[in-house]
Parts: sequence; structure tokens; C-alpha cells
Amino acid sequence: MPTELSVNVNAIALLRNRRDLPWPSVTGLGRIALQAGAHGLTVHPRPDQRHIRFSDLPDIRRLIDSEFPEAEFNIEGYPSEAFLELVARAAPEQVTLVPDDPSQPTSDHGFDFKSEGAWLAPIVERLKAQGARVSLFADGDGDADQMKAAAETGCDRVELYTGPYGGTWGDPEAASREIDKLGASADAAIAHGLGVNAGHDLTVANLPALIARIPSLAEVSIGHGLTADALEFGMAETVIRFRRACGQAV
Ligand SMILES: CC(=O)[C@@H](O)[C@H](O)COP(=O)(O)O
Ligand SMILES: NCC(=O)COP(=O)(O)O
Repeated sequence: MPTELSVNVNAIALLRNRRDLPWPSVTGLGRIALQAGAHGLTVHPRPDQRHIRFSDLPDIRRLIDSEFPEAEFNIEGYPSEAFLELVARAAPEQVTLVPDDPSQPTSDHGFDFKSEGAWLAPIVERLKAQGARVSLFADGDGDADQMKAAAETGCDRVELYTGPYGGTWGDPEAASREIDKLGASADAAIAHGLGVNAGHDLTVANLPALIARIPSLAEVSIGHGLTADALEFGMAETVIRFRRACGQAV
């Protein structure tokens, strides 16, 4: 199975939020992304709603249910009680838990499963009981013990944090070192029965080498680089370019 693409619409919401106006439209561009063959849409609501607003979630749910019933809604975020209630209302196909502090500008690390696994396990169970696939944000630092501890939470997948890899652009040797670590983490996750997703600062340029090292990579969620390309090439053409970079026959 080729790697699936979930389009993160946070950056579109960020542009919209510059004005008290409804454009660019999160659901409008989400529709174009899904029409161009994206597998799903991702949002990462933060407590201050500076990107995605809580009111966007029912709109995206409705878009998928009414026009793209095969598509998946992936909601990412820190598992506060408020977040978990938001998720219960939006009924996403996948929930990705991320250890973000509200003051963080963006996500910059995965969970420490060895110390946090015990409190994550009942949350994973609660989300799975609602019918969601559960993925946990994880450092791709090659630490196999972390992947064992992640599997012990009962989650279905881990999402490897690819920010350090994305940050190596223009430095192929550094990129290759990051790929080695991400690959070792993915191998360990798979050995413990987990599916593997990846995300953060992925681009058309850096996806192919990642997927060559992790051919069973299930899904990538991409927002920042994809939105930058959409400004240049348009959303439909950009999704096609990213799908090709994922190894999909387009
Ligand atoms: C978990 C992850 O890497 C993404 O969800 C990223 O945090 C996007 O969120 P922002 O667009 O708010 O930076
Ligand atoms: N889970 C990662 C994500 O959704 C998008 O991250 P980015 O491409 O905006 O860095």
C-alpha cells in the first residue's frame, strides 16, 4: 500500500484568521484537496484557537460525511479533557495525541512513553472505544525501547516527528543521519505491531527518501510545506505533486 496523504489545514485557518472573514475557506480548500485524491484532512486545534477554530470541526466532519465518505478526518492535539470532548463530538477516524504545551508555537517533540505511558493508556482505550484509530506522536530518534513502551499503551500507530529531518534541508549528510534514526524507530514500532505515520516539515523534496527507508509508512500529514506549495501551484496540483512524492500512481 502506498503512503496515504492527509492534508493538514491549520495553515489555511491561520491565513483566514487574519481577518474576520470566511476566506480562505478551510472546507473549500479541504474539498479541493480531497477531490485531488488526498486520503484525508488533518487539524490540530490548540486551546487558543489561533489556527483551527473549534467551530471548524463540525464543518469538516460534514464535508467528509456528505461528499467524501471514504476519506478520513484526523484530529491532533494534547489530550486535555476539553480536547477529548471536542474529539468525541467530531468523531474522527483517527486521533493523534501530541504532548504539546499550549505555549508552544508548534509541535516539537514526541511523548516520553516510558514515563507517560501509564496515563496515556486509559486515554487510548477511551478513544478506541469511540471507534477512532489512535496514533501517538513520537520522537524518531531510533530509541527502540520508546516504541516498545508506546505499544504497551494499546495505541494503533505512532506518528514519527519529522521536524529534525525537515530542518536538514540543503544538508544531505545531516538528512541521511536523521533518516537512519527515523528508520530505526519505524523498524522498532513495526516489530512491536504498530503502524507508522509521520509528520512535520515534510515536503515534496524530502518525502521520497523517507518513504524509501520506511516503505510501509502508512500516512503522512502535511500542512506547512503543502500550503506554501498551494500558494504557488494551486491546491489541486499541489496535492497531486505530494501524492506522487508519496509513491502513489497519479
Ligand atoms: C503534530 C504536528 O506536527 C502537527 O500537527 C503540527 O503541530 C501542525 O500544527 P501547527 O500547524 O499548529 O504548527
Ligand atoms: N502531523 C503533522 C502535520 O499535521 C503537519 O505538520 P506540518 O507539515 O505543518 O509541519
